[in-house]
Parts: sequence; C-alpha cells; structure tokens
Amino acid sequence: MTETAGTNVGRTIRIGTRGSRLAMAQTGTIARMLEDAGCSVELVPVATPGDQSSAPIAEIGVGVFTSAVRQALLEGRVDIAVHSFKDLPTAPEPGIALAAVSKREDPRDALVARDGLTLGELPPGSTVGTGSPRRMTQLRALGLGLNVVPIRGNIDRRLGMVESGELDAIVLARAGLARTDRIGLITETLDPIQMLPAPAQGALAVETRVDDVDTEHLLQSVVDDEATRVAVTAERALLAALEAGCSAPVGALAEVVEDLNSEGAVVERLSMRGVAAAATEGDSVQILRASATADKSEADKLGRMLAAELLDLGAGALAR
Ligand SMILES: NCc1[nH]cc(CCC(=O)O)c1CC(=O)O
Repeated sequence: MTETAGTNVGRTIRIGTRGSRLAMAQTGTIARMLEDAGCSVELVPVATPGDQSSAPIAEIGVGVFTSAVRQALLEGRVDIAVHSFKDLPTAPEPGIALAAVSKREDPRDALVARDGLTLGELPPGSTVGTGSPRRMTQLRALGLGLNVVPIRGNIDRRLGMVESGELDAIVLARAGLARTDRIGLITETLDPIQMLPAPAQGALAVETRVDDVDTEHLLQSVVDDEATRVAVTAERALLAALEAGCSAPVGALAEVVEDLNSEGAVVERLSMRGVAAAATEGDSVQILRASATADKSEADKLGRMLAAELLDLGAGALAR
C-alpha cells in the first residue's frame, strides 16, 4: 500500500464510466490500481450522446464521448473520470484537473483483415475501412491501390464488417483490442513508419475536480506513469499547435529513448515523429513528416517545434 493511499482507506471513490465494453475495460484498469492501493471503488455509469449516435464524429463534434463524464465529475456525482486520452479535446476544461496518465498500452494501429492477411498481402482494390482521416490519408499514401472507405461504429460493429465479408479489412487502435481481450484478431500491427498513431493513442487520462486535492494526490502516486505523461504531453502539444483535434489527419508518436550525451554518458531523451496530411490543389493530399529529439523536460516545446516544422511544410490547410 502506498503512503498516500493511507489517508484514503475506508473512503469509496466513485468512478464515472460510459457503458461501452472499451470504456468499462478502461475504468476497470484504473479501479484495480486503486483497489490494489487499498481504496474501495464504485463504478457509476454515465450515458453519452456519442454512444447513441452513429453519425460521423466530424458531425457530432470533438468531446462527444468525454463531456458527459466530465459533467458528472463537475456536478460531484463522481470523483474520477477516465478517458481514452486521444478522445480529449486539447483545450483544458475549467474546473477539471488531469490528475494522472496511466502507463500506455502499445500505441500502434492494427490491421484486422480477412483470411489472416497483412497489409502487403491484400490485393489491390481490397476494401479497407476506417473512420479516421488520419488513418485514411496514411493508408492511401502507402500506394498499395487499396480502396479506403469511411466507416464508424464501436469496435464490435467494425470487427463485424470484416467477419461478414462486407470489408476486406479494417484498421483500428491496437490498444482498444488489447483492453477488450481481442488481440488475437489482429493480422498485422502496423509499424509507425507506415502509420503514425493518433496523439496520445493507447494512454488513459484520469481526471478529478481541481478542488479535490486528496484524490488528485492519490491518483498521482498510484496511477501516474512519468514516461507516458512526457510522451503524451509532446504529442498533444503538436496537435494543439496545429489547432487540430482527434478527428484531424494528424499523427504523432513520442518515445523515451536512451541516448549518449556529449560526455558519452547514457541519458534518456524524448524522440518524436509527426505526420500531417495537407490539402493541395485539386483533390490531392500531401503527407508531411517531421521528427526531432529533445530533453525529456522539453516535451511541450518539442511538440510545438515539430508542429511549426509541419506548418512550414504546408500543414496549415489540413486534408479531410
Ligand atoms: N476514437 C475511438 C477510440 N478511442 C480510443 C480508442 C482505442 C483506445 C486508445 O486508442 O487508447 C478508440 C478506438 C479506435 O481508435 O480504434
């Protein structure tokens, strides 16, 4: 048991959660960490408009999955909100504190294809579904002659489209499959060189009310993972500097890596790659890439620097 948990023993912490299988798995992960630290936990279901609609995310708006859970937090109906970090808008929410970022799952995207096929094995003309402009533009840029089509729906619905033969393949977050025990369906995990994940993909954001300092400290000591927080800070700084959100054609991945300093000593650095799809004349799309490395203490600056580089290359007019 941690020292901080000591003051929380006997207290029941209410965690707001959406009812989807992925959301329940995510809140379950945080609930177990708190229980292991000696807290008792209650899961409080919250319905959101995003779960009830199957309209494209671009139409129903960023934050559609997260705002109802935040509302429950602000109204004091729950003490903690857990979100897929990549679904959170980049602007901070008044009254709400980001108390912890839990250790990231594998952030890469995954292919689920018929007959166990990999991306390179799909014949030209194969139909590949994804709802994300980021994935669509990067898939098309691979030049494999795939027919990339927009789809939406929860993970089960998307997987069903391959199972039924309606699509040859789909691309989705590996983390979502891992958390819902379906890693075995993946036919290929995509290398970030082919497909950079969404900023913060695979990480969970755990929020409290700004005035609930006890819960904030508890989460910091029990849940927060420093390497994940640093990486995600850089990735989201890039997204914010491009004035883009989770449905933008923007990918970013920052990783803590070991490097040698000028004296030859091993130091940890933050290595980052970014991609943006820009609209050009006519209907064509141009993929822009940038990468750089910085000290871990300069995560935010690294993200903004890569964004500036992408803007210089033409990321001001993002593709859709
Ligand atoms: N946009 C929906 C969403 N939000 C978080 C995940 C998966 C978990 C994660 O990325 O952390 C998914 C599904 C997907 O993109 O396939």
